[in-house]
Amino acid sequence: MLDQIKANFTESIQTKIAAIELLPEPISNATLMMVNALINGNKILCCGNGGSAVSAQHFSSLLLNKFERDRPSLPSITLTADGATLSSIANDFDFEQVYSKQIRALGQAGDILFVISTSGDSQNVIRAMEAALSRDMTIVALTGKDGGKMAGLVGPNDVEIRVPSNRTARIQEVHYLVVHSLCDGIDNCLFPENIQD
Ligand SMILES: O=C(CO)[C@@H](O)[C@H](O)[C@H](O)[C@H](O)COP(=O)(O)O
Ligand SMILES: [Zn+2]
Repeated sequence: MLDQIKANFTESIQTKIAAIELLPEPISNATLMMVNALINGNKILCCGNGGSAVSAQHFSSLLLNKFERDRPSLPSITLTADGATLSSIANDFDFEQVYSKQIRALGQAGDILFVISTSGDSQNVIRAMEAALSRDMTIVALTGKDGGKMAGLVGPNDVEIRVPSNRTARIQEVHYLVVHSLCDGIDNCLFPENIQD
C-alpha cells in the first residue's frame, strides 16, 4: 500500500511537471478573458460533474469571497449547487439539460462559461457550452485526456486548458492548481495595489 501511495504522489507531481510547459499560455489567455469580462460588468458561470462540480463551486466561491487577499467581491454563479433546480430539470426533462437550462435563464452576452470535465465528454457540460454559445457568451474549458467532444466546441474566442494526462484523479489534481492560478492572475490584474509579499 505504501508503494501505491508513493506512486500516486509521484504521478501527480509528474503530471504537474508536464503541465508547466503546456498550460501557462492558455491559463494566461483565460485569465485575460475573465478580467476583461469582469471589467465590462459581466459575470462567470461555472459547472462540471462530481469532483469537477466541486472545483466549479470552489472557483465561484473564491471570486465571490476572496482568494488570498481581501478585495471587492467578483460576480460568479455556480450552476451545480441548487438541488431543487437540478433535481426538477433532471426529473421533468433529462440530466443533460441541468446546466443548459440555467444558462439560458442567467447567461448574457459577454458572460463567461467556465466548464470543467476530465474527459471532455460529459453530455450536460456539452449542452451547457452549446447554450452559452447561443447566448453570445465565451467559454473557458478545463479538460484532460484528448479534450473529448468539448474540444470540438471551443472556438477562436474561447480557451481550452487541457491537462496532459489520461487519469481522472491526476487531471483533477491539476485542475485544482489551475483554479488557483486563475484566481491569482485575476487578483493581480484587477487589484495590483493589493499585492503584498
Ligand atoms: O471525482 C471523481 C473522480 O476522481 C468523480 O466524482 C468524477 O468527477 C465523476 O465521475 C464525473 O462524473 C466525471 O465527469 P468528467 O470529468 O468526465 O466530466
Ligand atoms: Zn475526484
